[in-house]
This record gives sequence, C-alpha cells and structure tokens, in this order.
Amino acid sequence: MTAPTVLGTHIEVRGLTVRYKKRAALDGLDLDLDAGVHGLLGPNGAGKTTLMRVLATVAKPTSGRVALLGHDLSDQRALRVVRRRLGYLPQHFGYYPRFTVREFVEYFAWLKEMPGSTVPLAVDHAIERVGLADRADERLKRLSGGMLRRAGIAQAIVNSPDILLLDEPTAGLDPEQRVDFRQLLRSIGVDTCVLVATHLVEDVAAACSEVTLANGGRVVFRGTPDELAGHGDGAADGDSPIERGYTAVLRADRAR
Ligand SMILES: Nc1ncnc2c1ncn2[C@@H]1O[C@H](COP(=O)(O)OP(=O)(O)OP(=O)(O)O)[C@@H](O)[C@H]1O
Repeated sequence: MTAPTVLGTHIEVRGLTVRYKKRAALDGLDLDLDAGVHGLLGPNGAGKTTLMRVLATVAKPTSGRVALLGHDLSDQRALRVVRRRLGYLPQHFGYYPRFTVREFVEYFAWLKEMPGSTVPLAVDHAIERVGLADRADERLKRLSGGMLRRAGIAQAIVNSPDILLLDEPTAGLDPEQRVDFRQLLRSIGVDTCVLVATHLVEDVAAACSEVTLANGGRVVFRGTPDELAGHGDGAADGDSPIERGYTAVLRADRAR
C-alpha cells in the first residue's frame, strides 16, 4: 500500500485554545510541524496531553484552527480521511486483557480501515518493529508494563501513519528498549511527522530533530535540541546541557 502524498504542512495549529471551565489548558497555541521526530516537552500541566488529544481528534478545541495533512479538523468529512492516516499512543490506554498482542494490533488496523489484504503483514511488521515478535500470541494481561507500552506503540504504527502522536511512549521501558525505541523513532521520522510528548529530555536529545517546549498552554521555545541546550550556558540548574537549557527557558518564561 502506498501512502498518499502529503500536501502542505503535516500539522498546522493556529491560536488553539482548550478550556476546562475557567482554566485554559491550551492558550492560543501556534505550531507547524513537518516530517521528522519532534519532541514535546513541558512541566506537569503545560498542556502536552491536551494538545496530543486535539491532534488525535479525540478532544475538540474551544477556539482556534487545526489542520492535519492539509485538512481542517472542523470539517467532519475530513476527519475520517485524517484518522486513517494517524497513529496515536495515548498516555493511558484501555485494552481487553484477553486479547493477544496480535489481536490487539489487528483490532486497531480494522479501526483504521486498512484494506483487509494488507492487515496480516502490517500487523506482523508492526509487532516485529517494537520487538514483540516472540510474544505475538501472548495475552495482554500476561505482559509487563513495558511490553504493554510496546504493544501500544505497535497499534499506533500499524497503518504506517503520516502523523504519529506518542504520549510518554518510553514510560516503563527498560534502558535497552529505550535505545531501540529511539532508533525506531529515527527510522519512522524520515518521512513521517512524529510528535513525542515526554519528560525524558535525554530521549529528546538523542532521538529528536526538533523540540517544542510548552508552558502554560503556549509554546515558549521551538528549535533543535542543541539550540535548547544553548539556552543553558551559564548558571542554570540541570545535569546535562539540554536539562540546563530546559530549566533556563522555563525560568525566563515564568519571570516574564
Ligand atoms: N479533563 C480535564 N478536566 C479539567 N482540567 C483538565 C482536564 N484535563 C487537563 N486539565 C487541566 O489542563 C491543564 C493541562 O493538562 P495536560 O494533561 O494537558 O498537561 P500535561 O502537560 O500533559 O501534564 P503532565 O506532564 O502532568 O502529563 C492542567 O492544568 C490540567 O489540570
């Protein structure tokens, strides 16, 4: 199956606001992302998960405009087209514990309306890419937390999405798996727009071509991991250059 050509920007967000009662989880956020691996960093409550949920089309904006693959999400007909081209690993995902890994990934392939003839091969490939081939027929309830996370990543990539949204994908992965996972991200990011929300700045430094730092529902920094690290030159706290950059940018934003 060949992926359709992507016209325009993969992700285009303008003035995105999401309110929960009086609190703004996102507050006029602007963002443009194309192919590549993009890290999304920010402190607790910055709005990362809210942004991921809007981009995954499971939450609606209060105001503002979001276009994915050139389709405006306010257009109901476009939603179906876009959803086929998306992969999404939520921060917390539900599953039937009696499903095997293969059944679980297959189920998502059907939900994404993949042509039936392509499903078995795509499922096997996705399971292999996350290193679960030897567990493909194991029930989900028998997997460790990290393996379950990897099964979640497999369902997200089964349709070779044009946009892949991963909310804290490395939570629970052991160090060796995290190294493999970064390699997987880099290979997917060659022609896919991958957005990874995480607290692990070392994953961002190692795997991401670009990083977006959110605070208070807005973007406060956008650049390469090296550029973020550059903001930490001097006295800011942190154990690595990128941690120091992260801390320095947040402090400067809070002092505004
Ligand atoms: N369903 C909800 N109802 C009310 N407030 C919410 C809801 N979901 C999120 N919020 C609020 O919106 C803000 C942003 O939350 P969000 O989960 O998007 O942040 P985050 O950056 O993902 O945080 P974390 O790093 O802790 O996962 C927070 O103030 C949060 O309390």
